[in-house]
Amino acid sequence: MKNSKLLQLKVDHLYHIALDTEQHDLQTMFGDVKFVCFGGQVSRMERFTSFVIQELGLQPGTGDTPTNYAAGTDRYALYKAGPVLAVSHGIGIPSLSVVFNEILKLVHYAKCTDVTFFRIGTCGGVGLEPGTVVLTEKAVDGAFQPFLSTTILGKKVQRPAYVEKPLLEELLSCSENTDDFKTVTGTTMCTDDFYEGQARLDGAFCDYDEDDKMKFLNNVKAKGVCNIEMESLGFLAMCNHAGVPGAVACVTLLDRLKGDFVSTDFSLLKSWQHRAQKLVLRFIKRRITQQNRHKNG
Ligand SMILES: O=P(O)(O)O[C@@H]1C[C@H](O)[C@@H](CO)O1
Ligand SMILES: O=c1cc[nH]c(=O)[nH]1
Repeated sequence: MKNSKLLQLKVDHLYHIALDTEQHDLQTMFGDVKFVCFGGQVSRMERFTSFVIQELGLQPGTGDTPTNYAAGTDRYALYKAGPVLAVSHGIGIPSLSVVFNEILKLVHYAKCTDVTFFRIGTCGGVGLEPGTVVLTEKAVDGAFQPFLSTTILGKKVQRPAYVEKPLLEELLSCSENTDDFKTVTGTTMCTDDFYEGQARLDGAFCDYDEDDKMKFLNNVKAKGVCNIEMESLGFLAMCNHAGVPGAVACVTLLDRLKGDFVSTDFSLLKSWQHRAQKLVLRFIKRRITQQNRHKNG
């Protein structure tokens, strides 16, 4: 934990996930967590939790759906399946940043050790077949800067956003020849907006034309960017700053060189979203096997 002032707090309120250090025994509730998986939508993280429960052979809870530990608020949702915590983060870096801070503190108060963070998301691909999974090597902002630029006490602070190579390679090695989708690695562009920020022509505002858009997107591709989304930069910068290993796996919902619209075939989109989840779960299973081997000597 980077903030020693937390040691002086009698009670810490993790306000946006409706937990605190007085009323909740965070160590008993979450002390065994080894993997924290973030994703934008509540429903995706709930489905992911059910998938983890099934694949790790865990006992399902008493209800029809996994327990939401942040049910005291509807800002975010927080699920747990054995050593896996699944957290929704909403859209964009500001929304992610708030829950990321509180989850980092939760992991600290719960005395978790050797924790790895993932963002399992969706994105627009740049010259990739829709449904491809992109593992981020490094994130850049909408102006190609490879760091998060944030304002603290009125001053701009820059924090780099990259994935440690061994973690990236370990995650990439979880893709299989028999997969019915491709997994690639590359630079991710992380923007402040879905519409103008990502050079779309179909937002409520647009002061450029198709030519300008294509020039920009071709330049994006020429600079090695594989995909565009809205959280990787903040996510990786915060992982790097906290010293927590973190990786980003996002499935492409469309090829931005071919258009702006995301399909409304929700069952197809759901099945694509499952691809990034599958990959991360393979990673988790492998790590659990290694940890068990280590424990049993
Ligand atoms: O993880 P998700 O699918 O929520 O991430 C992307 C980036 C934005 O948050 C959102 C835009 O539709 O999708
Ligand atoms: O094009 C896309 C698709 C998903 N998420 C994004 O941020 N952009």
